[in-house]
Amino acid sequence: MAGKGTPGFLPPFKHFATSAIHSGQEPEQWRSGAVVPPISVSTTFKQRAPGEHTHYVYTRFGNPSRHILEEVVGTLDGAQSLAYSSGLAALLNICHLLKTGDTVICMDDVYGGTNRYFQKVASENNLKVVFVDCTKPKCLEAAITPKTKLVWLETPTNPTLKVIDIQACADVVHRHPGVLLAVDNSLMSPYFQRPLSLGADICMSSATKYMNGHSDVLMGVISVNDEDLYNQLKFLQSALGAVPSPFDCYMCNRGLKTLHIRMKLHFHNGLAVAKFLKSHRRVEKVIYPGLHCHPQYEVTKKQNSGVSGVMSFYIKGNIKNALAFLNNLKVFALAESLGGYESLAEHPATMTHKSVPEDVREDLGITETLIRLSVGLEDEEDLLADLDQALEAAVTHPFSPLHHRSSSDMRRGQPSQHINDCEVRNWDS
Ligand SMILES: Cc1ncc(COP(=O)(O)O)c(C=O)c1O
Ligand SMILES: N[C@@H](CCSC[C@H](N)C(=O)O)C(=O)O
Repeated sequence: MAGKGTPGFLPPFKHFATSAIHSGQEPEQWRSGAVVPPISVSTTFKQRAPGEHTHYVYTRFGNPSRHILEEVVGTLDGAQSLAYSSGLAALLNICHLLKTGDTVICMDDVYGGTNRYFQKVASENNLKVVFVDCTKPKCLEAAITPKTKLVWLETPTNPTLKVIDIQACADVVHRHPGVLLAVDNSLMSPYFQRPLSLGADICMSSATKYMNGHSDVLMGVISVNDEDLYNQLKFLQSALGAVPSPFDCYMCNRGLKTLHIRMKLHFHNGLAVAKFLKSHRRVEKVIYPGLHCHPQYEVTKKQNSGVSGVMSFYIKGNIKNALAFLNNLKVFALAESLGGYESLAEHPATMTHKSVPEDVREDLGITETLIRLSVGLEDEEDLLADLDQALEAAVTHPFSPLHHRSSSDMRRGQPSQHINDCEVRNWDS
């Protein structure tokens, strides 16, 4: 297996797409010359003599398929990377860097499972966790004490899409030696946001989302650019054991090959949907960092090269209208998760953020009329038409369990339409 400094190892590429496709996977490094990296399923590796191994020992410590993925992610994040069996497993590994009595400052709005881990697990295991609105770096500064060892940001936040100025927070945090700044990059992917280049110490992503991008792999990745921190995390990775399977590593690596194309289209469709919702009479308010009216639009433009397809909006009316909207969707599927090629819609208060205490949800704006969308890669016109009909139906037929029709029932009821619209929008002129 080639590695950095090995003769024949590919040089660093100038551009993201070339790195995503080629980094760490020079075909000459495998005897077969296979262009697609082989999946290496062996859990154990033959040793020359007791304790004298070639490169790998046991798959929990390291595996060729995981190694390739970690190389690619490292190149994309501008760092060294490690892969885990889920995003939450990656968070758990980071928290194992801390000791009893240490304090974590966590952004107030975060993914429900992150909130649940900090509130219900970490706090029970002698870590103190305080939640702070880090869109105001002054509030972050005020919250730091000598016991603070980790600041956990998520930007944009899930589900209220607040955007945090990573550089400004890094400036605050690094005035306090010994405090690590970690950023959850799941909603952006390295294509649109590179937290390490903005001063973060740790970049963590749920690769389950955009990085894999096909809603068929659960995975987390961590990237760091400090050798010592990398070694500590590498030790914890095998000591704790929450590693991904070689097959999942292969799948995620495959997903990364199209990340740059997917992200551009997620942005395109996301912006179209956000603008459409903003002017819709059944919509109270849209939250999308790509819209001028977003409170942190300027920060977004400064630190991001684009915006993903995740947005939230408040539907006019009450919970009945929100649920009716969700039940009338035909193209968007009612499902948790985000970042896949398919469009999804969900109700954070009763689904992804149900575990967040109710009063906290209310304070954060995760109300009964808030709906989150993950806009996928379908045709823009079909997406807008679907949202329009579901918004209208939500008012004329508010939700009642007796009238519930699943979106698959609705799809079955559609007249079949032959589609042949291989239209390329930007022909070279
Ligand atoms: C922003 C964010 N971070 C972390 C996670 C956890 O990732 P995973 O489901 O891969 O454990 C999720 C979703 O689950 C998420 O939305
Ligand atoms: N981060 C995803 C994951 C869905 S939430 C899964 C489960 N209900 C939980 O509580 O962990 C998302 O935001 O959709």
